[in-house]
Amino acid sequence: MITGKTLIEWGYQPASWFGAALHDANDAEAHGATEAEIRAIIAQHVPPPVEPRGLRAAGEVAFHLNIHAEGEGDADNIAAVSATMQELMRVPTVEAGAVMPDACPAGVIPVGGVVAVKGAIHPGFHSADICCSVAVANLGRVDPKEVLDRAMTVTHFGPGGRQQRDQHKPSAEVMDRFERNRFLQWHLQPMISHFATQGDGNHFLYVGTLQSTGDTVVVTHHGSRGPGARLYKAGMQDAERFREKLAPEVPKAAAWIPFDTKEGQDYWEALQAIKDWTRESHFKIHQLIGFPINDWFWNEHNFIFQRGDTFFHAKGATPGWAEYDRTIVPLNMAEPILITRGTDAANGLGFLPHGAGRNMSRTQFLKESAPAAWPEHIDVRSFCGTPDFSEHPNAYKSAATVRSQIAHYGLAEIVDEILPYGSIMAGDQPQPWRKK
Ligand SMILES: Nc1nc2c(ncn2[C@@H]2O[C@H](COP(=O)(O)O)[C@@H](O)[C@H]2O)c(=O)[nH]1
Ligand SMILES: [Mn+2]
Repeated sequence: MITGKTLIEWGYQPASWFGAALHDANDAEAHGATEAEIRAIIAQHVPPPVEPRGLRAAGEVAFHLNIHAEGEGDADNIAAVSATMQELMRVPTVEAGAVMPDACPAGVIPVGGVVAVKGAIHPGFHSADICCSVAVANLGRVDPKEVLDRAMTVTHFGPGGRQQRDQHKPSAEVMDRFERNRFLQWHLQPMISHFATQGDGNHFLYVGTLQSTGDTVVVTHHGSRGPGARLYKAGMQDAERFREKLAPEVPKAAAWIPFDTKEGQDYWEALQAIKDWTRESHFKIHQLIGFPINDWFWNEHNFIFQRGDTFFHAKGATPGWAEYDRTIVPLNMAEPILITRGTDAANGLGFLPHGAGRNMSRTQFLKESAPAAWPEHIDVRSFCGTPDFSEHPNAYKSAATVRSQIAHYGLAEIVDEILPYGSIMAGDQPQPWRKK
C-alpha cells in the first residue's frame, strides 16, 4: 500500500495533492502497476512549481495622499508616512493605496493607511488590534453624569479579562463560530473573559450630547482584545509559511495568506467571527449601563473590507460607502465626536479618517509637555485610578485641521456631532515588565 510516508520517502513534501495522488496510486497498485508506473502517476499530481513573486519597482504603483502640512510637525510626519507607503506599494499583491488626513507612521502600514489588494489577506496590515472600532448608543434625555457614574461601575479597562463572577457571554451563534473555526477554537476562554472589556491605551468610554437633539449618547472605542491578538499571531504564522514559498523577497510584516486556500477561507471566516464578537462586546457594555437604547450604530476602523474581488486593508480608516450610512470619527476627549457619512471618494479608496492621529509618540509627548490636569470643561475618569496624560488632547494632532482636510479632500460630510461631557479611560497601568 502506498501511504503518505511512502511519498515522503520518495522525496515529496506533505501537501494537499497527497490525497488524490494516493487514491490513484493505490488504485493502480491494486490493478498490478509496477513501482515505476506508480511513481509516474504520482508525478502527474505534483503541481507545477510556483514562481516566487518579487517586489515591484519603487514608484510603479502610486498612492493617493489626502493630507497636507498645516501645523508644527506635520511635514516630518507626512514625509515618514509617505516613505512607509512607498515601500508598501512595492508588495506585489497591492494595487492601490491611500493616506488619510489623520495619518501617522506605524510599522509596515501607517495608521490612516489603506491598501487595496487582490486575492490575499495580509494579517500584518490589520495588526494585533483587529477590528478596533467605535460604537454609539443613544440613551435619550438622561443625565450624562448618571450615565458616566453607571458606566464606571459596569465597564472594564485594564489588562486581561473580567473575573469569573463578573463575566458575560457573546451570543450562542458567535460562540459556535469560534468553536468551529480552527484559528479561534483554541481561544474560547478569552472569548468569554475578555467580552465587554475595553483594554487600555486610547480606548475610551465617552459620554456626550447629540448636537441635533440634545440626547445623551455613549461612545465606546475598543477592539477584539485577547481573541483578536491571538488570531493575528496565528495569521502571521500561516502567512509566513506562504511568504517563504510565494514571495521570500517580501518583508515578513507584509506576508499574506492567499484567499483561495483553505487557510485563507478559514482566516477570513475567523475575521468575520471576531468582528461580530467585537460588535456584541460594544453593545453589551452599552446595555449594562442600564438605560433603554433608542438608536445604535457602529463601525470598524481597523479591519479588512471586501468589495467585489478586492480586499481593502484599512489600518485606522473609516469605511465611507453606502453600506455605512453613519460612521463615527473621534478626535480627542475634549472635542466633539463627528458623525460622518462617507462620499466613497476614489482618492480615499472609499475611506475617510478615523480620528486626529498623533505627530509624536506618547513618550515624546510626555517628555515635551507633561500636562498635570485634564481640560476643565470635561469630566475625565481613570478606571485604574492614575491618569494617563499621554491621552491628553494636546497629544493629538489638531482636530480643526483634520476636519478641514476631510472637506478639502471630499472624503465625507459631517451629519451630526456629539458634544463632550466626559470620558472613562484605562488610566496609567502598572507595567512591571518595563521596570526591568
Ligand atoms: N473622543 C476621543 N477620541 C480619542 C481619544 N483618544 C484618542 N482619540 C481619537 O481616536 C482616534 C483613533 O485611535 P486609534 O487607536 O484607533 O488609532 C485617535 O486618532 C484620536 O484622534 C479620547 O480619549 N477621546
Ligand atoms: Mn481604534
